[in-house]
Amino acid sequence: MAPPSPTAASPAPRTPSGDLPPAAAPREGSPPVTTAPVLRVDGVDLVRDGSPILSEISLTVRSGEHWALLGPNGAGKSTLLGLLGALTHPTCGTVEVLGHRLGRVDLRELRSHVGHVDPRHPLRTPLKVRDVVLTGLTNTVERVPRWHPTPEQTAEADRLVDLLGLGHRREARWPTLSQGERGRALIARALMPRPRLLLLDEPATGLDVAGREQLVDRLDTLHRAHPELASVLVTHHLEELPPGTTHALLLREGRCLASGPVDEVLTDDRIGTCFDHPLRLTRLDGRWSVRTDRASGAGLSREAV
Ligand SMILES: Nc1ncnc2c1ncn2[C@@H]1O[C@H](COP(=O)(O)OP(=O)(O)OP(=O)(O)O)[C@@H](O)[C@H]1O
Repeated sequence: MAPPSPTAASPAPRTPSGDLPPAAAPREGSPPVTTAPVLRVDGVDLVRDGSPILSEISLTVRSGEHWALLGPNGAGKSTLLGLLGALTHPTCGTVEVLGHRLGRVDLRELRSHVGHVDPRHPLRTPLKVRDVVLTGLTNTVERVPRWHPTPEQTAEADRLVDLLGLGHRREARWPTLSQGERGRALIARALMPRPRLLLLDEPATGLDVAGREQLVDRLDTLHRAHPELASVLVTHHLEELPPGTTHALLLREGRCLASGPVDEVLTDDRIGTCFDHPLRLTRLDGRWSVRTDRASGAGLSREAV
């Protein structure tokens, strides 16, 4: 299958290093519409330095679904997200992203159609929020010299800035943003090319409770404003899941413990097994919280019980 070909409505900008093609500057035609699932992972293993990192992973994500990818430290969540974002190939098994099989397409090209939010965004210059968001069109960290957005693109950046609750910080510069504001700016940036898939790698890391709640609220607003968008959110913390989360996959030691509709997967037993600790979940107003199940002494140290 041919890789998706983004539509560039302005001269192709180059990255400062000149080695990356621009993401679809103005995605006028949007990514190619296919009837295939947004993501399809089938029997994937991934081996690094002779060690299995992922084993026998299968997953299908469809338009409008919002997946939580949960598991303890080292479970393989970020590695799996890298496969879903076309950052890396599986050792065996198949991964289809937006209907295109990894190994048969140009990964860089495919990546430009996936909104990937990495909280470790390596921006070094004091760009304004709006300009940070516009770099989502060129798929670059910095503004591309001599590339200028159209008025429509600037208006779209402003719409996304508003959608993520940053309208009052539009002119603020990156170094002055709080961590939560940066995170939301990066989500707006990832949405600029109008991706069908949004990948979020621990977006609430380091946020205080207000920042986390603002993020969750904005993700929920986003789900409603873009009902066709599919997302996969990696976290260790169930409190960070937006109420609109539809599905979950539990990873432990590189293997899938459970996967499917969120209410079937997020159970005391399954979460307890995943994190190897007796846990009790509660759900209130669509949000999850979790604490030690003290009725079950299993797995607790004497002091903890
Ligand atoms: N290039 C590599 N070579 C060898 N081992 C690797 C490599 N990359 C990752 N790993 C190992 O694979 C395992 C899974 O890593 P990964 O970062 O995907 O886990 P994670 O679930 O995202 O963890 P965390 O929650 O701590 O971020 C870890 O044990 C990690 O050390």
